[in-house]
Amino acid sequence: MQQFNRAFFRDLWQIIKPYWSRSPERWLARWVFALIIALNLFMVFISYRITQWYAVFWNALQHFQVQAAWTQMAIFLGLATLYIIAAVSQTFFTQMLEIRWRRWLTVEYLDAWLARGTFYHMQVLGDGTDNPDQRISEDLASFTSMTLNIAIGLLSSITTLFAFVFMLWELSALITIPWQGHTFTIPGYLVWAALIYAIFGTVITAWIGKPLIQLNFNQERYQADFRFSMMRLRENSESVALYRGEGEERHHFLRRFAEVYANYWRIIWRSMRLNWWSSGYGQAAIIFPILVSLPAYFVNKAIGIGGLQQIASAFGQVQGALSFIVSSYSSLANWHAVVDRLRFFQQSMEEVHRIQDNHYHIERRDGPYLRVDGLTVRLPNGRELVRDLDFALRRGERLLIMGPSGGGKSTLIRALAGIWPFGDGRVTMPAGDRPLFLPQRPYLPMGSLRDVLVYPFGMAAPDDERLRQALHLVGMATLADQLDEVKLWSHTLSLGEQQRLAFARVLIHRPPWLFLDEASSALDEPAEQALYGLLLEQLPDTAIVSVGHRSSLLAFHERCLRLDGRGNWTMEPINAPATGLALRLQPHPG
Ligand SMILES: Nc1ncnc2c1ncn2[C@@H]1O[C@H](COP(=O)(O)OP(=O)(O)OP(=O)(O)O)[C@@H](O)[C@H]1O
Repeated sequence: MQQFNRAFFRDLWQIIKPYWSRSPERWLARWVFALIIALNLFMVFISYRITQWYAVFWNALQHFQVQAAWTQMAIFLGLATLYIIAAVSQTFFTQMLEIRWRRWLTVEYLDAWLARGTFYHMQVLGDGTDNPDQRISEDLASFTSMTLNIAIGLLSSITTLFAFVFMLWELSALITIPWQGHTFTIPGYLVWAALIYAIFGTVITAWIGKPLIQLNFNQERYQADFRFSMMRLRENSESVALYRGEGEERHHFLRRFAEVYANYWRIIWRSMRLNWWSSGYGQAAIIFPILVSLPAYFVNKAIGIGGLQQIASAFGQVQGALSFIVSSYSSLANWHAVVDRLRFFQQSMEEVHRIQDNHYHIERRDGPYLRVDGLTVRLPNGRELVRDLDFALRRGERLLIMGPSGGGKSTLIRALAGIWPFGDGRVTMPAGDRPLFLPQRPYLPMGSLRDVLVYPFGMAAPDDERLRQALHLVGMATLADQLDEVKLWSHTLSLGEQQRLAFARVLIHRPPWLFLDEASSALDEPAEQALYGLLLEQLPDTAIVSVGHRSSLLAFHERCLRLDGRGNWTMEPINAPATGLALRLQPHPG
């Protein structure tokens, strides 16, 4: 089991503190938490009163006091009603606090993860093994629910323990034990009996049940592996179908499931052992307190049936509270794991933010046009992809970047976009302008075709006519009447069609600065030329930086930057670049 040491509590405090100390709803949260504690104390008080009630009620029955018995029935009704109201309210307020806390943490984590491209840098800089999606969707839910339940459960058990230990101590005075003609009392006799019984029972339960923690943990992991293997098939369904890899996949799934199956049998056997013990222990708990009180009942007649009932009930409360504390170690182990995962995730994000603050040597400045001064772009291992690059690009100008595969063209685009951390030099751009970067594989978000088209800038009220017109221009008029259709567009459209949609986006947003990283590579040459012609015609004031391999692209640019992949570069002018006018007559496919 993990250590509950200072480092753990420091980590825990880092996660807990922000909501309770600086969130806008901190006061509401504090009041609700105080109310939950008050309700809890109230419930312990009612349980205490009900335990006292046992004595009065059973004694009334034993002595055939009809009126007193009826009065006690009425009192019980009142106590039970109060208990139910308190229990239901306590659950309601706990759940309310849980979901509010989770909502706040989710927004915090999402913001930190999305800010400054952290989600991307975590992958580029880290080993990418952490699963942010799981941290944000599952671990935050478990964390808030476990933290509140453990805190409230422990608090309630400790108050119960104190209250009923006190009651048992007082009742112990009634129990006199006869021994060789003498009688004597043991101070706190019932308390010691309850403590010994509960500690003995829970320690044995823990001893038998301990392997279950690891087994359950493994079960979750095996299930996740099994599910993940099927998810991979879903993601790569086409490739697997083309390879006819079903047999291999089936073999793989069944191997994963065999782990689930075998581990579950281990859980069954271990649970059966635990059940033998805990059922016996539970049954014995009914009789044990009565057994230890019998001398007082039979020999000295110091207590009546009511006294026995009260002792049994108080005994049960003490035993329940102690068992909760001793057996909560298994939920504490899970909770520890959740806290560790969240802290690790938080630390990875903080590490990325720290690197962004201290190690981004590519300076970004505001200026009237795009200017690159002394830009060197490196790989994480220090290899230079481009060395000391200088160029300037004004609105309406067009630059093509060419070079061997793996030569650093995409990485240069990343550096211009401000998402590549390794390098130095300066990039100047108008700060108010929003450039648009089109990667080779367009990202199509989930949602309607309208959402796909207005991504990434969104639009308050998209002008459908403008969207249809853009679809028509890029040769995707067939989709013009499907703007409202919601589906996984990236699964149904070919890569070429997706690239056309990305060009439609450009026509819709009309960015002043456009970066195309092999954004038309999946199209045939005539279609690529038609789309470039369209850009030149429709967006004559837009500055364009393209990355591409085809020499036919040269005609659409005025300069060509050639990289050799070893850091060297040349900038060449292109003779007689095409104009939008010259290309207007090119037919648009589709
Ligand atoms: N996150 C990364 N960590 C380490 N190396 C990287 C990373 N991303 C890219 N590289 C390496 O950087 C080099 C340049 O990659 P880049 O994608 O910029 O090339 P490219 O010129 O665009 O290639 P292509 O024409 O094939 O698209 C490659 O050797 C690649 O393996």
